[in-house]
Amino acid sequence: MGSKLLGIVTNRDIQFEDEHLTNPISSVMVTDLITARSGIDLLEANKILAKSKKGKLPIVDEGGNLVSMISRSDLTKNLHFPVASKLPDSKQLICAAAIGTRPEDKERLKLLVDAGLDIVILDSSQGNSLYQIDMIKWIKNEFPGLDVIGGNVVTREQAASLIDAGVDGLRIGMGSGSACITQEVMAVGRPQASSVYNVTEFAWRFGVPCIADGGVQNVGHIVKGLALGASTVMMGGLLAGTTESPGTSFVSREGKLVKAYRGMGSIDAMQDKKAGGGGKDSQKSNAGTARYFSEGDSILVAQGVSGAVAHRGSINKFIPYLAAGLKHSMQDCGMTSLKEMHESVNNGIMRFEIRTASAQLEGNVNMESYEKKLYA
Ligand SMILES: NC(=O)C1=CN([C@@H]2O[C@H](COP(=O)(O)OP(=O)(O)OC[C@H]3O[C@@H](n4cnc5c(N)ncnc54)[C@H](O)[C@@H]3O)[C@@H](O)[C@H]2O)C=CC1
Ligand SMILES: O=c1[nH]c(=O)c2[nH+]cn([C@@H]3O[C@H](COP(=O)(O)O)[C@@H](O)[C@H]3O)c2[nH]1
Repeated sequence: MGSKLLGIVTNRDIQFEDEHLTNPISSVMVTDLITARSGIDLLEANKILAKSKKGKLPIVDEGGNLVSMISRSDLTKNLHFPVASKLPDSKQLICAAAIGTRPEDKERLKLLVDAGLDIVILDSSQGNSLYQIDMIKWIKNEFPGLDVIGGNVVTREQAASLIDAGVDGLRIGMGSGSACITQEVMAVGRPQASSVYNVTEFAWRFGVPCIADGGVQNVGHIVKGLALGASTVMMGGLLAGTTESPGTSFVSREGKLVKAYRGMGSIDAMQDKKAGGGGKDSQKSNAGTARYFSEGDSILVAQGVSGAVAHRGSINKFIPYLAAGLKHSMQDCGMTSLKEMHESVNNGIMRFEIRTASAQLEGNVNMESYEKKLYA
């Protein structure tokens, strides 16, 4: 990059060459190149690339030096994944990573930023801690361009501390996840709808968007999370059952196809040998255990369970199903956009009604037997 462009060697040019090729590179290099001048806009460059039927379009400056390259595979990805989250300038996929608030997490973050990180999530069950506040301030000072999502929070007071420290977004949910026993064991947390409504109502005043995290089991929960003020939802258990998630599928004792899923505070996660880097004493070297401050303890206190979730098939069908379901629901609600839905809730056009236990029964399927097929 930055020097004279002489030619291109791609996989296709060396596919049938001897592995121990000794000829000069010029013998396989393609020199008859279609290029575009720097300054060209992306739309125009994409048109040239599509017409050229080549795999790459090198962009050169007036001196013939290579300044960037546009690839056909990017064009096809754009075609197949038009709503992928990309940065407006570079058009690269947005990349986020989660870290904790331990001193060693600062080292991890430096390496992540070097690798091109766009957003960091400070992952904690209780975000309003001195550790997280210090961490937010440190990150904002060290990497001012990096977006920081703080949390988790469930009250406006917790949110206020993190907004004051400088977060760009918040994650909402304490003990509401599918593998959570935090509310039961720690006696902390809050019903998720109340958390999302109260925190987002406050955070919006400062322009801070929020993620509703935990408890999303179906399309309806996504709609409710968004209607209550969240900008997006986070899904653990629901996506853990897809083909693309880590781990293998197996048949449960009940004869159903399932995939393993566990809370990060489950005993399984804390004792995981792999998470412990395969070390002799997996518990001591396991990040999960260390985070729970229990590496020296003889008793581990679980905040989550481990088990299995239903297999959902490929994410390539499941996510479009969730998105289509959400659109249908928005249509039924008479909302054309998320912005309109948030405004409608704020000015009382869209309202909520408590469903009694009998109303919920009424809304369920009432048949002797049935098959619940969710999408086709
Ligand atoms: N959303 C939820 O309701 C829950 C989520 N989880 C998940 O479990 C995982 C672990 O969560 P947490 O246990 O809350 O992790 P955490 O890292 O925030 O806290 C673990 C322990 O380490 C301590 N700690 C943190 N930074 C420290 C520092 N710099 N110096 C000394 N001590 C420090 C904390 O005070 C706490 O005792 C996360 O992935 C979280 O999302 C766990 C429980 C509930
Ligand atoms: O009380 C808890 N004990 C745990 O061990 C645990 N592990 C994860 N989480 C939180 O659950 C969220 C995912 O929830 P879902 O599976 O319902 O999508 C996640 O995004 C977390 O916020 C936990 N909460």
